Amino acid sequence: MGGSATRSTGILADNAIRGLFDSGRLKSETTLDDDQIQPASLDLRLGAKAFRVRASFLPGPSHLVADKLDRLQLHVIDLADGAVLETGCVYIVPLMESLDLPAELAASANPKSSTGRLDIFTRVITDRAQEFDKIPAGYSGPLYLEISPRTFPIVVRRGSRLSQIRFRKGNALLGESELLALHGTDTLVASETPNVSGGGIALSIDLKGTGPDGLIGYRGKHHTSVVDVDRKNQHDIFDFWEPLFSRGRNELILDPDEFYILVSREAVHVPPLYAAEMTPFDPLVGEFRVHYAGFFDPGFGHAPAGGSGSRAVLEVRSHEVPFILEHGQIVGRLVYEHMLDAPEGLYGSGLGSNYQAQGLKLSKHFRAG
Ligand SMILES: Nc1ccn([C@H]2C[C@H](O)[C@@H](COP(=O)(O)OP(=O)(O)OP(=O)(O)O)O2)c(=O)n1
Repeated sequence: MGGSATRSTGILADNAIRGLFDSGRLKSETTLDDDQIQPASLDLRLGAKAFRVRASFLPGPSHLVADKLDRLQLHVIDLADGAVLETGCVYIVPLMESLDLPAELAASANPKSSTGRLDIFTRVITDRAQEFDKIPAGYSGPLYLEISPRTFPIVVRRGSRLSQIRFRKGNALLGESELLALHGTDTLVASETPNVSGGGIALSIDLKGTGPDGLIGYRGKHHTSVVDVDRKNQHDIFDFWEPLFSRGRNELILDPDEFYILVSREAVHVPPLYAAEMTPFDPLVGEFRVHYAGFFDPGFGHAPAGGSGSRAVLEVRSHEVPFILEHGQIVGRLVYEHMLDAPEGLYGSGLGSNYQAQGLKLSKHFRAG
């Protein structure tokens, strides 16, 4: 697996994230959960209170989030014993972790894959932020999570982990020629004609499906019961999701503003010295989009880590008009970055990973039957 990477730019691996705690650059109200540090990211935990606010906001260059909360909060919810967050409402939750980053380290946040699969919209906000989910180099201060459940009401509590953060030194994105070379040696996506463009490698949609009727995906139901984000295999799939079948048509009409879980046609591979992120195909194609960008861990889909054939799960929404998606249509791109160092753990190898070697897979909260 290529030994140590030691580079001057790249994404911090698990060991270096541990080092940030040891040196006080990363702090937390309580000791870390055992599995909180992932190969290339840290899961962030909800603190004890949620503020229901009238609307989402960014503090802007001269304000703290706390000042805005004083003005915008409608109600404070105690999360100590768990509380329901309702669909269509916006909540701000101070996180347990806070930062005191050195000048050369920046960070970015993303919903965890399980959060995106539940259609829970989340973004990290920092003091003086002008952008969501981006933490500038050298940031020192608290972290907050904006949460807005879109399809299902959810139960969360202090310690629930909905979002994750990656730390980055400099710029270590792979350019298109580097991507093609890496694809040549390590097969990043299982495609005979890889489409490398827009700084990434394209992912297309599978609408042929599996099984006799061709199961292609699921559409979220409305007016369901609540999903407890901390409980696995808890809910019957069919209480929350309507299965969708291709029945030989190889296409799907997206209803406006409905939420779909679909799957990539290509298997995806993230070699151990790289980390990837999915970005929407083209933000200017407003009709439909992969709704949640997502971090892909080093080792995802890696054969020695038990990942052969892992597909990417795609959370898709159509806006404004009904839209016909066709089998093989490009819906997203994977961009790859170098790791600064080789991670100690890889996705799938003994880390309790939930989605290694997955096909079409709902979040870990659901069970069949
Ligand atoms: N749209 C996406 C985003 C991610 N993934 C895959 C690649 C990731 O390496 C893996 C796990 O992602 P997270 O760590 O975000 O997910 P969880 O923390 O929810 O899952 P786990 O408990 O398995 O770490 O899921 C995916 O298939 N489709």
